[in-house]
Amino acid sequence: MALFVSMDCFLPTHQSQLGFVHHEAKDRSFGGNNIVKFQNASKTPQSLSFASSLRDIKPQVAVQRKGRSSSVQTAAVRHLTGSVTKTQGLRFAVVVARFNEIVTKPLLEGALGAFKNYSVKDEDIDVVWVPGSFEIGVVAGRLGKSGKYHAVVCIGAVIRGDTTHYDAVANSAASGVLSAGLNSGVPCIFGVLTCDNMDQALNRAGGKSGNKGAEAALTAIEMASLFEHHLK
Ligand SMILES: Nc1c(NC[C@H](O)[C@H](O)[C@H](O)CO)[nH]c(=O)[nH]c1=O
Ligand SMILES: CC(=O)[C@@H](O)COP(=O)(O)O
Repeated sequence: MALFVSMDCFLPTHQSQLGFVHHEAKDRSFGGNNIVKFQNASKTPQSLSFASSLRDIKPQVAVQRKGRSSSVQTAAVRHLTGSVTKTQGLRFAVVVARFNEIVTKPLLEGALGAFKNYSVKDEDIDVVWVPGSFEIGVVAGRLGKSGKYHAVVCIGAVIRGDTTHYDAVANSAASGVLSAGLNSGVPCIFGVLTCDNMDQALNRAGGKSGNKGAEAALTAIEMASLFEHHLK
C-alpha cells in the first residue's frame, strides 16, 4: 500500500508555523492511498532539524503501518535495463544494403556472430537484402510493423564520393531508420556506416576500429530485452 507524505505540512501556511514532526501521524485515506499529514509539530530544534531531513523524503513512500504510527521508508528508485543474457524467444530482423557489399558483408557477419555469441538461435533471425542504404528505412518499418520481430538491425555503408549525393543518402538512411522505429514501436538500430573513404569503412567492419555490425546487434538485443521484459 503506497503511503504519500503530504508536503504541505512543510509549508508555512499553517498558523502554528508548522514544522514537522510529530508524535502522531494522522492519516487520511485519499483515493485508496494514505495521505499522512504531520500536525501540531513543535518547533524544537530537534523537530526543525528533523524537518529539514524530512524535506529530502521522496513523495512515494512506503509502508508498514503499526497501530497509529507508521514506519516511513523512501521507495528505492527503479532502474530498468535490457539484459543481453536473456535472449530466449527474442526474434530479430537484419536489413542489409548491398551497395558497398565489400563492407556490408563483414558488418552482417559481425552482427550474426554477436547474435550467436549471445545465444540467439539462427531460426530467430531473418536477413533482408536491399539495394542501398536509402532503401533500408522503408523495409525496416515494414518489418517492425509485421509484429514478428523484437528488434530490427539496419546495416549499410555510405561512403563519400565526388558529389553531395553522400549527404542525401546518409541523412535519408538515418531519418529512415529513426522513423521506422518511431512509427512501428519496434527498436530499429542504426548500424549504417557514414564514412569519408573506404579505409574508414573497412576499419569499422572488422578492422582496427572493431565491427559496428556486431555493436548494432548487441544494441538490438538490449533494446529487445528492455521492451519485452520491462516495457510491455
Ligand atoms: N552511394 C551509396 C548508395 N547509393 C544508393 C542509394 O542508397 C539508393 O540505393 C539509390 O539512391 C536508389 O534509391 N547507397 C549506399 O548504401 N552507400 C553508398 O555509398
Ligand atoms: C554516397 C554516394 O552516393 C556516393 O558514393 C556516390 O558517389 P558520387 O558522389 O561520386 O556520385
